[in-house]
Amino acid sequence: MIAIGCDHAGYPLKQELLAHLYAKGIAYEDLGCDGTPCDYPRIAQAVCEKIISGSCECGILICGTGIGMSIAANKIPGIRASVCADGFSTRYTRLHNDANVLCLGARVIGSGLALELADIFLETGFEGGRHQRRLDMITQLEAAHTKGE
Ligand SMILES: O=C(CO)[C@H](O)[C@H](O)[C@H](O)COP(=O)(O)O
Repeated sequence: MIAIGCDHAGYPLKQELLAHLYAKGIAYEDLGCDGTPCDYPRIAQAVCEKIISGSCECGILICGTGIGMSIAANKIPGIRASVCADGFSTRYTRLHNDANVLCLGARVIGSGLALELADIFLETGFEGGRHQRRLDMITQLEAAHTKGE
């Protein structure tokens, strides 16, 4: 199950992405928004909590640039969110970073590229090995800087 969310800037692209996933038979949960102007941190939180709870394996967040969504998502321990606008970065953020959230900028890239990046993200696995050691260090950083709320 893929958790999907957007703000108003990302809404048209999200609709295209949902149709794309549906056509491919990929199950998703749409966490909003409905196109009404909204604040992206709330949507980032809703999507990331689905991942942390284990009910969704990964997520895709869309805003104007993808940046606001990624900043918000990366505040949540266990989330590794990457803004991507090219295939190489998208592939390697799965292979090396085990990213669990892809952030897309609907005002930055066209929908054809965005859907291609979503496919790459969903089809690429984590390499593990030396990269797991580095992820473990990131987890330690999170633990050292989490205030226990
Ligand atoms: O937060 C953002 C920038 O990283 C997103 O792109 C938002 O979609 C954008 O800021 C929304 O802007 P708007 O003027 O409220 O449409």
